[in-house]
Amino acid sequence: MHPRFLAAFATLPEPLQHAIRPILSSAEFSARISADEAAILKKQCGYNDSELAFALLPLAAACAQAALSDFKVGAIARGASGTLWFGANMEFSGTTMQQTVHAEQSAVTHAWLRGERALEAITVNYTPCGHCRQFMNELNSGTALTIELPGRAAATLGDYLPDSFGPRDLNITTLLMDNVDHGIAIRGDALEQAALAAANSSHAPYSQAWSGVALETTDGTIFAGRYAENAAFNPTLPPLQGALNLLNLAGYAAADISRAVLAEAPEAKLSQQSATAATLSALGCTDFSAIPLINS
Ligand SMILES: O=c1ccn([C@H]2C[C@H](O)[C@@H](CO)O2)c(=O)[nH]1
Ligand SMILES: [Zn+2]
Repeated sequence: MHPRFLAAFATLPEPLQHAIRPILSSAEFSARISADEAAILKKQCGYNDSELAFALLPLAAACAQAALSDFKVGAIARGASGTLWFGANMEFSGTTMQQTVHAEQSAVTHAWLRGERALEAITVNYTPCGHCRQFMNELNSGTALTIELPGRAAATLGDYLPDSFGPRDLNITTLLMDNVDHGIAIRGDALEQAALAAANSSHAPYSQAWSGVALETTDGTIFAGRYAENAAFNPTLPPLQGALNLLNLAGYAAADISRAVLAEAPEAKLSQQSATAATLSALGCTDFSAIPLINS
């Protein structure tokens, strides 16, 4: 079991400890519980979906990187596939607060980047901030997304975000997690291909400035993040944050990054180049290059 889970694991109810130990102990565990595993955990512990998600929250929060606040937020997103996707907040010393990833953004993009097509529910250990409510309003599940918080009845995003502003106010019909293909040619080495593929399925309906970032670790593992724009612009998640989120959830640290590639169009209206370089440099990664997008 990854050392970051030890303290949280010790707080879990005994039947859950017993049932989840083999899953957490697998070398491949990367902060998700498959639908089959969830069914076994529910059966062994007598939980329903909601109870299981609440019971898993301490493990999700244990993935937080909160060097500034020491405030660990955990989220569990349940996908249409039945998979439970962990999320945790990430803070980056030496950069700006704008680089922060919230736990809800972490769980949502974890699911999206790993191929989930829609979300049914999200369970969080604290009430979602306004920025997260707005971020989730970009999803293709819309205001129907179930939100579960400790000590409160289950409610919907619509309940937590009345009079919402969203993609439809800007006449956008392609929503976050919808399947998209921007027709970008995939070429280059494995890391460049991963960055281009991420850009090809990025969500940038407001700027068309599609982008993706791929990170390679010293053991050769690749993590790719897609740019995820928001109708209100500021809650947008940069592609580097998506990749760093996957890297963290899989149990790697920023110090494990050996090389980074950004894929974007040089003539686009927006650029991730300087922000990506600045954050990577603060994380100690200097092998950073960019590859231009070409239509296939
Ligand atoms: O909805 C919220 C509110 C805050 N945080 C994180 C962001 C930051 O890392 C820390 C303090 O705000 O908590 C979340 O993850 N989700
Ligand atoms: Zn938030």
